Amino acid sequence: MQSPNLTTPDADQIRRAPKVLLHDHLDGGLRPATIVELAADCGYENLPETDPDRLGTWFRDAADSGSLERYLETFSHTCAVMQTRDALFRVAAECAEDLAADGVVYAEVRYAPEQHLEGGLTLEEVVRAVNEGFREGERRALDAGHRIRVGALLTAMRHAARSLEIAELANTHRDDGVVGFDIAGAEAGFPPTRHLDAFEYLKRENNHFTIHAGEAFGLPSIWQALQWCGADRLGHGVRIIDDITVDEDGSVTLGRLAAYVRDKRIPLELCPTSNLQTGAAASYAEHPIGLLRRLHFRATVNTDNRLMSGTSMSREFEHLVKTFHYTLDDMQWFTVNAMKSAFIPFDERLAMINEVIKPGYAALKSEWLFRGAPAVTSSDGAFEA
Ligand SMILES: O=c1[nH]cnc2c1ncn2[C@@H]1O[C@H](CO)[C@@H](O)[C@H]1O
Ligand SMILES: [Zn+2]
Repeated sequence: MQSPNLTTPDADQIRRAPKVLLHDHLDGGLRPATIVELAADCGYENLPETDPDRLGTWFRDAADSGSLERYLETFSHTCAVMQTRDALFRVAAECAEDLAADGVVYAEVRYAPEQHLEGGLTLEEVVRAVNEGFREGERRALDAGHRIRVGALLTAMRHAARSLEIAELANTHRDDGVVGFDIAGAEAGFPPTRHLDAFEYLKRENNHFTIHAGEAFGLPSIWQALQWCGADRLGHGVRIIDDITVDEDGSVTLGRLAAYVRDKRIPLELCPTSNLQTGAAASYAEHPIGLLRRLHFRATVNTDNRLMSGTSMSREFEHLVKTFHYTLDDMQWFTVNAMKSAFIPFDERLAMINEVIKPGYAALKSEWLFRGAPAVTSSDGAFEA
């Protein structure tokens, strides 16, 4: 075995590496078996499949449409079974458990409280149920030997008109498990400026928010999210690539907006597999993350919807490692980027980086020393750096 700084990590190392997740939807990450059980409990009869394996496949296939609007239709089934306190508690607890088992040490998981009121719950009760579920999942993970911390982001749906109310809800619960706010849903036709009052309220409260922008729609959406709304981060933001030109000789020119995003270290919550499904990128090799990483944008790796994309943080990294030959140092770079960009206080982010993430990668990177394998020679120049 060679130093992992010279080779790409294998699947087991990727899973064990500490990971940080900023963009994951609670209603996009249910276990298929849980959906089947919850549907039976609440009498929901419109599931397209009742066998968990087939249901998982159905979600992946249905989401693989090339269109964000069609992708979003699949959420009607998950939201349908998340309408009671017990269902929300269970889904949140399992979410924390699943992320922890995959090596995620810090996650911000988002959902839209307004989509969980059909069973008679209030917005408050929805938030409380999900928070309690996350705390339960953190405890179960600890019992299983995994440490994870989960914060909630409250999402408002961009086609609806409840964003100010949801922003106020996020602010009320900011010391109680809710770390920020987001808007999601179909992008084309629903610009973020429709929700300016919510963003201005949050800014006045010194609170944090991210905006889904630059996924199905391009630069104007990113520009509005940053310069009109004041987003702290961009949900996806992948289309910032439209403002970057690479000449035949390899020289790169950034337009004003791309330069602003890089100069101001605006975090990009990139979700490679989700982008392939909605048509925002054609293949992993052509996904802008490769160039954005080389150009030192504040790029992060995320799952978006583990159920619809059949993915996990480890799987996202496996694809990237295979495609771009990333090493553990690259994984650490993405992970530290994500932790720096989290919405929890600075001292906690710093402690996560210095006490959890860096030691975790150092342990992984030094494993080869203790396996009795000869070290690589420096004849290939690899040690020169
Ligand atoms: O990639 C995405 N782009 C935009 N909206 C999304 C995406 N993934 C999920 N949602 C939307 O966010 C809601 C709350 O979690 C989901 O119900 C879905 O409609
Ligand atoms: Zn999303």
